[in-house]
Amino acid sequence: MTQLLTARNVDVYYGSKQAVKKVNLDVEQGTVSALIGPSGCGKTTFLRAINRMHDLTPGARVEGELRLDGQDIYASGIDPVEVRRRVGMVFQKPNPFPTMSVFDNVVSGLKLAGMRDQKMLSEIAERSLRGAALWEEVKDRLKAPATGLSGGQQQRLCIARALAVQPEILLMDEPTSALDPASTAKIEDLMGELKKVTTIIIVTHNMHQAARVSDTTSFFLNGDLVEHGPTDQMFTSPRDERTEAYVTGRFG
Ligand SMILES: Nc1ncnc2c1ncn2[C@@H]1O[C@H](COP(=O)(O)OP(=O)(O)OP(=O)(O)O)[C@@H](O)[C@H]1O
Repeated sequence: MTQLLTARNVDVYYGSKQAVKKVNLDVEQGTVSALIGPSGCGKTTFLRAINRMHDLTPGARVEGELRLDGQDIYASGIDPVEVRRRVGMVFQKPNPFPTMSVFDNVVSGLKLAGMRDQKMLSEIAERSLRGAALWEEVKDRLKAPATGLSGGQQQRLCIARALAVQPEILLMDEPTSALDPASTAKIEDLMGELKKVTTIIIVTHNMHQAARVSDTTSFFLNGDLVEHGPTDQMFTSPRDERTEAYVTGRFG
């Protein structure tokens, strides 16, 4: 198995406050990794370090080493925009571009990169929408506004938009927390398919979701990565008593 992402001694600060402390983590290609832990423990902060989102937050600072496919993504000369193409992100609330059609949402990243070939755009849009399990529901309304879709459809549209630029990693920050159970189930089902084409790191508050969708789980507490391991082991026989307390629902 190839280590796609390696984090070595990653610290993240907001001003003088340290939100992530010396995190070491390896993520294998073609897997789903879940980041779990109580509110405020640094899951989202760590996730955002992986696509250089903190560059956009005044006062935020990342230290240590994050390598994607061997390349240090914080090295001088690395373009953060290119990092964000290689590392896609889906947020808690679906955020399609509200003035754009379904089709234009999916191909927005490709157009931004200068692709103009309509046939190619159409092919990639279809492939991405199929990849996000949305094609059958929207194939007759590609020109309709994205805002006309249901919340669950909008989130799958955001997944399609992320897939269109063929990211090496897809970061998902509580992607189902704003969705109803049926839409949540669709996205959970989708993850098994998505890992055939990309690698997923998901932040979730939902223990059952982590257990259902992920291959490995990382438990964060107060900015520390307390324990990391195969998901079944993390939920049945964790090594650290803090992990056990959290996964059995004793706190958080
Ligand atoms: N932009 C910011 N400026 C200052 N502090 C921040 C900022 N964003 C997050 N923090 C702080 O950093 C710590 C980690 O926050 P983070 O959002 O990463 O936690 P989390 O584990 O993702 O929490 P949740 O599960 O509630 O989303 C918290 O103490 C939070 O208040």
